Amino acid sequence: MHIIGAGGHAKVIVEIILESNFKIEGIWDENPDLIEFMGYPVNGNFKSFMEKIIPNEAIIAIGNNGIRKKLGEQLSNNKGVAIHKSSVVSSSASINFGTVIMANATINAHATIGKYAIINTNASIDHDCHLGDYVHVSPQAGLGGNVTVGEGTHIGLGSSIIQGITIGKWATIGAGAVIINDIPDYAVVVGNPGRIIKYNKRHDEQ
Ligand SMILES: CC(=O)SCCNC(=O)CCNC(=O)[C@H](O)C(C)(C)COP(=O)(O)OP(=O)(O)OC[C@H]1O[C@@H](n2cnc3c(N)ncnc32)[C@H](O)[C@@H]1OP(=O)(O)O
Repeated sequence: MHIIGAGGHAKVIVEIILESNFKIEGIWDENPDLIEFMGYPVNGNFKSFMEKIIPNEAIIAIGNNGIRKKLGEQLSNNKGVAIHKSSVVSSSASINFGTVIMANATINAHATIGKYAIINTNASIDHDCHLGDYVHVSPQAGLGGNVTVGEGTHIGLGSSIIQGITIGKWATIGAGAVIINDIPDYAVVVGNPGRIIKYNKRHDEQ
């Protein structure tokens, strides 16, 4: 497996890959001064990765949803996923390529997770949820059944989304928020009950 990005998020992903008995084939990062990461040589930047490798097994280990989208769109043949062995993923759930499922996360029946998503430590995605591409569900966040989350949205640490809610694309749900109403695209929402405090810029970079 190739790892794109060598920061804190990548440390967790490298450990998931190793614990799953996959081999780390290469580490790639934009910082030219970074020559080693977790005992592995850093091979070069994303451009050199694309030039040298036929990228079919890679994880974009970058937390920023917009950057994951930008890079992910260039990896058309990528089939890499990283799923921690302690996570519980229903056999009727579907996980698209590029996605990372971290320790103790649970994904229940008939949920669907888009590509290059992050389901972080202890997150809980209940039955029939549909999460778009490039979504990040942070540690300890909980989604009730039938929740829909649009492309690129970030669900913050420890937030709770009640069943049946629809959250739009490129929205941000603040840490600890409790979402009891549908949330429009780009909205930044905090508190209990969640209230919109502003909107993200209407492009993919956040
Ligand atoms: C493994 C990992 O580390 S995964 C990391 C996951 N990270 C997260 O989940 C963090 C999620 N981010 C947040 O909660 C952020 O605070 C955001 C995105 C909601 C807002 O951040 P910013 O845009 O920088 O807003 P800012 O800090 O200026 O706060 C704006 C107002 O909202 C309030 N606010 C910000 N975040 C929250 C929150 N989570 N809950 C309640 N109120 C909040 C602030 O107190 C402030 O209120 P004021 O105007 O009355 O002073």
